Amino acid sequence: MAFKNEQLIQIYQQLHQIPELGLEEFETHQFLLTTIHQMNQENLKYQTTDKLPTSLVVKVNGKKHTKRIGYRTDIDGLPIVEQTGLSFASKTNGRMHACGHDIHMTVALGILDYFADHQPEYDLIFIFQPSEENHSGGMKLYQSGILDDWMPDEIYAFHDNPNLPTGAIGSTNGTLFAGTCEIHADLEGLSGHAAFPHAANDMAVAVSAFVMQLQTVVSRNVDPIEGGVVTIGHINAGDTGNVIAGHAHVDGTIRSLTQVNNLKMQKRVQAIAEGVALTYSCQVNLTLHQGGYLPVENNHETTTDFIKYMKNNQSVNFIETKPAMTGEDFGFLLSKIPGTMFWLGVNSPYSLHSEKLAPDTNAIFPGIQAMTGFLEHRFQTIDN
Ligand SMILES: CC(=O)N[C@@H](CCC[C@H](N)C(=O)O)C(=O)O
Repeated sequence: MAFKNEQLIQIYQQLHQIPELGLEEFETHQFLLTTIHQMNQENLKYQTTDKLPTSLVVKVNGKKHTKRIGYRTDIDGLPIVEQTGLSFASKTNGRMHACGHDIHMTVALGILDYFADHQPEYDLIFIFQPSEENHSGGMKLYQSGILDDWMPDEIYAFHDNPNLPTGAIGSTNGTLFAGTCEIHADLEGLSGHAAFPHAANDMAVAVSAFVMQLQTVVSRNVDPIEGGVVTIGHINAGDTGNVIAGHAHVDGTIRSLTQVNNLKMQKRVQAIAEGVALTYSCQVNLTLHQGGYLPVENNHETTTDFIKYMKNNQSVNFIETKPAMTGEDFGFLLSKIPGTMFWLGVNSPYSLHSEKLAPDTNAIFPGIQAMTGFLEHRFQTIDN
C-alpha cells in the first residue's frame, strides 16, 4: 500500500473520531484490521485472543527468524468531553483521544505499512494493545498468551509529548516514566437535613479532610530529591445544597520513580484513611490498585543504541529527557522484555489529558521515519 503522508493524516483523523474506553475498543479494533488489510499481505500474519478481544498482534515475517523485535502501540481513549473544535473531533460525546493514542496507532500503522512492502531482516511483531489508561491492558495482553508464539527478544514504543517540538525524539537510559498505584475510596457516614448537622455525619467534610491530608504524603514522607505525586482527580459527595452527604467517593493516583517509594506512599495513604475514619467516626473503604503500572525502565543496551542512532541521524531532532511522573503500562512489558520507550514531540499548548489537546500531525511522518530507520539499523546490530 505504501501510505502517503496525506493518507496517514486521514487515518489519524478517522481514529481521532472514534475514541473508545479501555477494553471497549471494538470499533477501533475493526478499523485497525480494515486498514492493515489494505497493506501488502505477503508477509503478514495475524493473532487475536478471546481473552482480550480488542487486542491485535501482527507479525511481519522477516528473512531470518532467529530474532524478533516487538513494537507496541496502545489503542484506548479517555472519558473526556472534547473541546478542541477540530473538524474531525470525536463523534462520541464524553470520549476523546486526549492522550494521543490515535497518534501512536497511526505511527505504528505507518511503520507496519513500510515493512509490509520492505521485508525486514528479522521478524517484527506489532502489538496493538487495549486499555493503557486503566485496567492494566499491557499486563492483560502479556498474561493472555497472545504473544507466547511470537515473543519478542526486544520491544519498543513511544508516547507523544506536547512539550517537545514537533517530530522531536526524546528518551533517556534507566527510568523514563513513574510507577503508579490507583486510589479508590468510599466514605460512609449518615445523611441528614442541612439544618441538623448534629443528627447526621457529614461525609463532605470527612472527604475534604482526607484529600487535604493526602497532600502530606509526598511533602512530609518522600525525599524531595526523589519526588512523588498524589493526585485525587475525582471527588463525589452529596447531591444538593441542603442535604448532608452521607457518602463520599474519591478516585486518584500515586506516582513515584521507585517501587520502594510507591509502597511507602501506599502505606501513608492507608494510615491517613484509617485516621480519617477514626476522627470522623465513619467507615473508609480504601482500595489501592497497582496492577501493571510499573516504572518504565529502559534497557541499557537497547536504549544506548537507540540514543546513539537518533543522535547520529541528521534528520532526527533528539532531546535527552528527564524521567516523568506519567504512568505507562509499557513498564510491565519492559519488565518481561528488554527494550526502550521514547517520546515523540507533538508541540501542543495543551497537556496530555486536556480536553483541548490537539497534537501536531506533522509529527507522524518523522516518527515513522525515525522508527523504521532505527529498526533497519537494529537488524544490523542485533546479532553482534
Ligand atoms: C501516559 C498516561 O497518561 N498514562 C496514564 C496511566 C494511568 C495509570 C493508572 N490508571 C493510574 O491512574 O495510576 C497516566 O495517568 O499517567
